Formats: sequence, C-alpha cells, structure tokens
Amino acid sequence: MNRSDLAVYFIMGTENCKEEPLNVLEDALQAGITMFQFREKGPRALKGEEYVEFARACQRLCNHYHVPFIVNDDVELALKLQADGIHVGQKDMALVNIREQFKGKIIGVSVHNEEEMSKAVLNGADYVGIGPIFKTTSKPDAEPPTGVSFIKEIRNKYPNYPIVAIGGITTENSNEVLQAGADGVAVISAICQSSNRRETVNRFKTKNY
Ligand SMILES: Cc1ncc(COP(=O)(O)OP(=O)(O)O)c(N)n1
Ligand SMILES: Cc1nc(C(=O)O)sc1CCOP(=O)(O)O
Ligand SMILES: [Mg+2]
Repeated sequence: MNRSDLAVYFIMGTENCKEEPLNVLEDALQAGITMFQFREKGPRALKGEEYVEFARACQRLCNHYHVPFIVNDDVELALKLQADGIHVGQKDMALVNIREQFKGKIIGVSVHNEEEMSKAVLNGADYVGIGPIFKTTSKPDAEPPTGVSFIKEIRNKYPNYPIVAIGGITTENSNEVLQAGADGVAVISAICQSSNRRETVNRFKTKNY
C-alpha cells in the first residue's frame, strides 16, 4: 500500500445511499477514488447471503477499476472474499490476531489518542484512520470531533506514517485536513450525496495550499 492510495478513500453501505449503491460505487470509481471500504452497518443493513453477494459485487467493481477493496470490521467476510484489506476500530478484533489470518493484506486501524496510535504502530498497522475531525451524521457512536489538532500532533510525531482523516469531511474543509498532515480523506456522505462525483473527487484530490 502507498500513502497516495489514501488520497480519496470512499466508504459506503446501503444505508448511506439514496440511489442504487452499486451505481454510486461505479460512479465514484469512474470519478477516481483511490480506495474503497465496504461498510454495511445499521438497523437495515443487509444480512446473510444478500450481504455477501453485495460485498462480492462491490469487490468486482473495485477489481475492475484496480482500486483496493477494504472490508470494515468483518474479518470473516474479508477472509471469505480475500479482500485487499480490512479496517478495524478499537472495539473490533485486535490487529495481531487479524495479521495471523490475513498476511500480506492491508490492515487499517482507527485511533483517537496518542496511546492508541503508538499501539497501532507497534502492532504494524498499514495505515491509521483519525477521526472524527468534524461533526458527522454517518456514525451515531462516533467520538466527539477533534478538529485538525490531533492530525497535526500525530503527523509531527510520525512524519512518514500513512494517515487518513475521517468524519464530516467535505470539499470545503478537506484542504485544512491535508494541510494538517493527513495523506488523504475518508468520506461517506460528501461522495454518496454528491450531484457531481467527478467534480467532488477531483476537488478532494486538489491541494490548494
Ligand atoms: C478509514 C476509516 N477510519 C475510521 C473508521 C471507523 O472505524 P470504527 O471505529 O471501527 O467504526 P465503524 O466504521 O466500524 O463504525 C473507518 N471505518 N474507516
Ligand atoms: C465511519 C466513520 N468513522 C469515523 C471515526 O471518527 O472513526 S466518522 C465516520 C463517518 C464518516 O462519514 P461522513 O464522511 O459522512 O462524515
Ligand atoms: Mg469498526
């Protein structure tokens, strides 16, 4: 994995889409997202065979566009599909246990403080997700937003570690996030709800500083 893979990291599940989710994903892939995370959560999330088949369909699209396909939380699904990677939070399966089963794949970890960051580095996370940076409506159990200060603190201490920022990120505030030291932005609603995804993704890729 390269740090540039984190530039525009799209995250989606059926609950995030008003349009047909696979059309949203293909539109985002054609617009140039650099990484995708399958995150099927919430009270109306797909289950069982429907869930697996939806994940496979997303994976097929990502493979066609040569974009890494990352699974959120679900180690069993990531292994079953031989996904390109997995993203876990502090309450999900520990990185060292995942690495044993998922060698050579991308493992991302959410971190919210210096202690969690140092543990992620020690355990060999391929990247860290820092957030929420701003207020988000896409994750009901998110921690309080930190603003860009924590990105600056971590970048200062870990000048070369792959960092993606997440939480309430839009094309209006993404430059502030990149300037603080993030390698990229992880986004749900700004891309899902965009009326022009090509323009939105391009604006996320453009550094105006
Ligand atoms: C890139 C990225 N960063 C952070 C998260 C949040 O993960 P987590 O804390 O496990 O919360 P859920 O996404 O599982 O609700 C993420 N998914 N991706
Ligand atoms: C999935 C997720 N994780 C977060 C964290 O803080 O770890 S915030 C978040 C939701 C991001 O969605 P949006 O781009 O619509 O704000
Ligand atoms: Mg999780």
